[in-house]
Amino acid sequence: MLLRIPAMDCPVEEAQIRRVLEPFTHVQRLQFDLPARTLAIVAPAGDWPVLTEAITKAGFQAEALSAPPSAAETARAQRVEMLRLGAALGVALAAELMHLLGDHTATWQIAGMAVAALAIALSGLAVFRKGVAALLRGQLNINALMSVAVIGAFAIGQWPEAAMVMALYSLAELIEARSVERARNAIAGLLALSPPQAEVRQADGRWLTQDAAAVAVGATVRVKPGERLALDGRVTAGQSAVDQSPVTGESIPVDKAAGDEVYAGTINQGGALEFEVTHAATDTVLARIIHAVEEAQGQRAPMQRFVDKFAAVYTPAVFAIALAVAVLPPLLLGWAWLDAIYKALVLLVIACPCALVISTPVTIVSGLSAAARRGILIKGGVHLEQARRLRVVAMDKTGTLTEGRPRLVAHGLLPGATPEALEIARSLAARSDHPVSRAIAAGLDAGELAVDGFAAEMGRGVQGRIAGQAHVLGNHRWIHERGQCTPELEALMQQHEQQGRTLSVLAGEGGALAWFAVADTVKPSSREAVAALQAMGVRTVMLTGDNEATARAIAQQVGITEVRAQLLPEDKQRAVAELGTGGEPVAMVGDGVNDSPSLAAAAVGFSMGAAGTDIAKEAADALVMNDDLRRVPETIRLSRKTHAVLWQNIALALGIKAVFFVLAVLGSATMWMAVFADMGASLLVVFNGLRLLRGVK
Ligand SMILES: Nc1ncnc2c1ncn2[C@@H]1O[C@H](COP(=O)(O)OP(=O)(O)OP(=O)(O)O)[C@@H](O)[C@H]1O
Ligand SMILES: [Cu+]
Repeated sequence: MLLRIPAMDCPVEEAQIRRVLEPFTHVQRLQFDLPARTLAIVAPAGDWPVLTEAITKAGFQAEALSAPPSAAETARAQRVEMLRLGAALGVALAAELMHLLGDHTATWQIAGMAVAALAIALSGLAVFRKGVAALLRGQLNINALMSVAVIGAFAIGQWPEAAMVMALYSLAELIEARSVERARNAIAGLLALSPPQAEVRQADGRWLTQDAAAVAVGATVRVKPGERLALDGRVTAGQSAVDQSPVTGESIPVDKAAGDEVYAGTINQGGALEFEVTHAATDTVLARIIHAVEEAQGQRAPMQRFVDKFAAVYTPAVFAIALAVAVLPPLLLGWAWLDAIYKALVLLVIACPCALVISTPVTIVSGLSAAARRGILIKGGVHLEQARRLRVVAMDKTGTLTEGRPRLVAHGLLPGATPEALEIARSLAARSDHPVSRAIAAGLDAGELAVDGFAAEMGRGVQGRIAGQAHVLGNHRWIHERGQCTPELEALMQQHEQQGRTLSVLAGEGGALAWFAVADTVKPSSREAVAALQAMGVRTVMLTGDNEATARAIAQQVGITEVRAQLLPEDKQRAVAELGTGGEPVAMVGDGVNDSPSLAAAAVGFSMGAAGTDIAKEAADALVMNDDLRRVPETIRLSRKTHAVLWQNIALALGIKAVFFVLAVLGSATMWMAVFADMGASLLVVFNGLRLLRGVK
């Protein structure tokens, strides 16, 4: 359902509407577009009338739209808005001049008042409407405060000031709304990176340029050197280097050849490529990233809830104080009534919690967008806030610290075995897609035999019957459990495991037949990442299903001293829970497939290499699009920075208000200054928040 809400043009109102809709659990998704003043609600159709009514009750007129307004329409509406406010400001200035230059004759006064009223009407009608709606509901919001302040100022003869205040306030609101929108769109801007059209091969072999949205899955698309890809696909012809930074945040181009996955939005830097489309334009990895970030932006982080709650108490409190200032000093201290009322009105303007309310969302949204640009997809502000607290990072070995593409580096027959053993091993290995099995199958140049009753044993290996004989291809643990281990085998294991290799053994019913040593290379970035984490005071722990000796050898290469080996997936989950028993949040970094339980158990679960996976189904809280472990310390750093900016913003917003509060009470602040202070504080926090977008190095 798409609603047009003309009165919604400020992030504060967005927050209000969010709050109104929060109790409706059927609402799946809210998407605000402030410049267009529309709200898209994803909810069952039966709930639409109730939702619309709730929004209307909150003081926002809402009309259903059938289609979103076009960009041109929105732009025109914004131009009109700008013009209107510009005119209001001009008229307000004129009122101010008339006040300064004019004499005190009644005609001048009335003319000046009329001009001021015009300025107020031009800029402030919406504010009045929203303010009155709030007051009627017995609530106090910024609009109510501003309405009272402006009407009050007008009434006590400060009409030029009333006009100026209203014009400036409306202008500030507009600028704020645009800044917030900019932060939010920083990520959607990425989508514009994937070109709208693609060159598609037709049935007769010709190439035709078509709309990317209309290209079917399975079609063949061509990209020239220097062009961006419009769709996701698998390379069928050509060779090239592709800059994948829009998707993975990794700026070093990746080599692509037939069979490799390519993603929409990435840039083909080398030769021409042809690829088969694997996803529709709305379902590309880039589109899903953007969707996920938008979703994440919609969730309110704890800090945001806190600020909202605070603002809800703060506004009425200030109103009460203003009332006291207006009434008490004249009664008790003998101040002039007009003076006291003026001071109270200044207080009302100062009280506007705009800066405070918008500071958090802007900061969090910027943080999330900054992360997404570097190839880290964080699924909500909560996780961004959590990450800075991490004291322990547990990580999986295969695919996280290592490349995850082991190779068979050595193999041999055991005494008494015939070369047929290699065929048996290959036949078993070929049926599993575990990296160890894959390496064995790929590394053996042997024939394949028929296998009966094939089965994979979690954390052990694979088994099956070949020519009626039961065979297993498994790790040390399994061979040991079967009582087929020998001292020679033991020695062989030791020798290879110390080099970080994983040994698998083929055994028949009569005993062990052959051995296979598989080696995986450590990613160069892993060592750096571990060092960075340790430098931040974070404990690093390796959790692996592999054996202790191999795990230790790999751990030593990357600089990890704490190793827990031979863990089954549920053991990993238990290990994560145990590492956090001291109350420290624990992060788990894994590959997301067999690590799902431990990723879910961790305070922040990081899934590596997510570009090739189904983002929506990932159990993790943060997805690292490429395979680079350094993104984990970066996330922690970004989280710390976001937190710092959040507090800076809160301190700024409250600090500026406090200073003006004191000035106003002591008598030297005017309404002008108050509006400037409010505007300044709001813009300051917005720009401070946007600073995060520039990223952290
Ligand atoms: N399908 C299989 N084929 C061959 N070996 C297997 C298979 N499944 C498990 N193994 C053996 O069991 C060990 C543990 O496997 P598991 O899948 O639990 O961990 P892993 O993926 O090797 O390591 P990590 O936990 O670091 O990702 C492997 O090192 C391998 O020796
Ligand atoms: Cu053994």
